[in-house]
Amino acid sequence: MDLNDAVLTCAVNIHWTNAVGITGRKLAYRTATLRLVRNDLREIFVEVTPEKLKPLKFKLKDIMVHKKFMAEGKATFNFKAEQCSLYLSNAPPGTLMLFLRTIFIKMNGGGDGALDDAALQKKLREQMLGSRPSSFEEISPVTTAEMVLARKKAGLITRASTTTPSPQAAKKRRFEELKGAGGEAGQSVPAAKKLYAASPLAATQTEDSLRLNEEQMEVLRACLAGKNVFFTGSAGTGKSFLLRKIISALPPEGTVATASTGVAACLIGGTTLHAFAGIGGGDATAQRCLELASRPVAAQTWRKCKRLIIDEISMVDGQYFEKIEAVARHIRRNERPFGGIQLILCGDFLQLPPVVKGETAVQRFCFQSSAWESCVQCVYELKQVHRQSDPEFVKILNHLRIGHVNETIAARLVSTSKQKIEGNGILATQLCSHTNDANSINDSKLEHLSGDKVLFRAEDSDAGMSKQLDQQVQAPAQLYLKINAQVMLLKNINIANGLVNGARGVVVRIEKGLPVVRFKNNQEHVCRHEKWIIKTATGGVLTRRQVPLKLAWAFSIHKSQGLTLDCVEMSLSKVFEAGQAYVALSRAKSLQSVRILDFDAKQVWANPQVLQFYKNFRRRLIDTSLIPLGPKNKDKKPAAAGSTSSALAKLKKSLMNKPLVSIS
Ligand SMILES: Nc1ncnc2c1ncn2[C@@H]1O[C@H](COP(=O)(O)OP(=O)(O)OP(=O)(O)O)[C@@H](O)[C@H]1O
Ligand SMILES: [Mg+2]
Repeated sequence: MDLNDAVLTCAVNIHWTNAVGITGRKLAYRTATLRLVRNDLREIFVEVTPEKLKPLKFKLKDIMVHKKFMAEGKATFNFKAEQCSLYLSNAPPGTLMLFLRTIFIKMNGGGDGALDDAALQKKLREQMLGSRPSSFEEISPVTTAEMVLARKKAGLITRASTTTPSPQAAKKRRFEELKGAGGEAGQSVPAAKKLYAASPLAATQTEDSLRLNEEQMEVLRACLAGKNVFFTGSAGTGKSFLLRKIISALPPEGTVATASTGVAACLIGGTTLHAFAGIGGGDATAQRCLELASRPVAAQTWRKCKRLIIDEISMVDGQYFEKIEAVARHIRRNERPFGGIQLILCGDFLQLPPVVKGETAVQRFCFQSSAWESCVQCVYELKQVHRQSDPEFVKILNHLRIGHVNETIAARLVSTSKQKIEGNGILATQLCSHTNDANSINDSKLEHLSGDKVLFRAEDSDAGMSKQLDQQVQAPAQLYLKINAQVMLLKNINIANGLVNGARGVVVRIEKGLPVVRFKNNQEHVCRHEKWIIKTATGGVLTRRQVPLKLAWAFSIHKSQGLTLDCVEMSLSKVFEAGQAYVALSRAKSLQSVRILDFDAKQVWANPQVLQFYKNFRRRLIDTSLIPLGPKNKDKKPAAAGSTSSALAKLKKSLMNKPLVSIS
């Protein structure tokens, strides 16, 4: 993110203690801005400016930083000399992480013009003689040299990249002791691995170190400006990745992250929209839905919500969307769209549609609901595909997305039917159109392997909530494995080494009670327990600890939406939804890692209503780029009139006449 790494806005409580540790003076601010500044002695201070009040400064020397709850937007600074503690809460987690990282780097990186002894003495003398008043300046951005030096001091450059700290060491590191710039830096070195992982120089590359591109930044800016946003884009354009960044840039209080399916909700660390909304499946009448949502817990959840995020919006039923919009207005006693909640919606309507229950039920997309137009203020389309890098495959996928298959495309896809995509004992994952088929394939393949089954049982934070965890977390409550079981990795362990969510492998042995997996890139990795955190509808947190693996002989296409998969084989003869074949194929990273057994152009189609929606959407995008779009944009006039407006009309017409993708 190119947001300022040395500025943070959050709630701040300040407590001073006396010599025997009893808390005396206390200050509490719901909103304050923290800034890193230096005085002319090059000492670093954190400056706390509460709203409409004068700033307070705290010298960053001999401090303890408690960052265990950083992901929840909380951190504590203990200033030993000043006998004072700063308690930060409701900080956007991503911004807090960058802020702490800047402090760690500035205090360990040594650079940024730290004064040598002679210069320091001179400055001190000048100050004592009163020849110059002390002044403060904002800290300069972190430099690469500082980052390298800080990482060296933290011992992260020489350490093996995939080692995981022992629980004892991790516990010790929840408190980082920092001696301060110009002081005894280096005596007590923080191993702030998580903080440094956010840097592009990190040895273990995690998603934190990947940067948003310009189109993604634009969406982030609109979300941070409080706009109601819908952003779309084809599969793999980084919609969910961007959502995770948006969530981490927003204050946790009042931010509710949801998705239409459990798997998608887990990918953004949220809950399902149904669990949040508190109106059951949404089949009840509008009146009954209002009653259901008025129950104390549900009503409280709606009242506390300030920002509602929904991923995989294409699978949210239009009538359901309309009902929850009415519920929000009713419960919050606010007639603005969604009762004044900021909406951040994301998805691709050309992927899977809402699941309809019963033969007579009519499929209605969200955009067909009356609530859509009144709620969506700004629209964006992400264009750059990140999942696939091969331009030929990206082009084919773009055609399939709109249901277009020409002879060249068909021939290319048919030609994959014989290609060998297996390697290193790793078989292709079969993508099935029906979930039951996928489950029975996995069960029977495991049974047919020789050797004993080993059970890996998940540890859930609340045994009574295991059902919700089962629905949302991909890691199963009970995972049975055998040697030679085909598995898929469920966490990003190290992106640079290919140990990413969706990577395919095979169990080669069980070592000290943990499965050792050989991945497609021939790397062996001991799969230690990982943690999944999901939010409950009421804002509570549920966790599951489990080895990050899942049987991967087969998967259903519906369960694969949102995922990136390595090495997939599919038979599309039984697909039953528009967009289903596109979803299946777009999970693959390359044409070389996919095998389509019986490709037929008839298996690919797009919903005509969705195509029309995208045509209108495109018109709106063009309008938005030509005219600044405010809420509903009714009273805004085009910036130019007369000849310019006819030029705009021409440009619009030419753009509108282009197909969604250029068909060659
Ligand atoms: N700016 C970026 N830089 C590098 N990698 C990126 C970037 N944005 C996304 N990615 C990577 O691209 C891949 C696909 O991203 P993601 O799953 O978010 O796409 P999506 O648009 O949500 O796809 P789908 O429609 O299938 O759900 C992920 O591996 C993600 O880490
Ligand atoms: Mg996604």
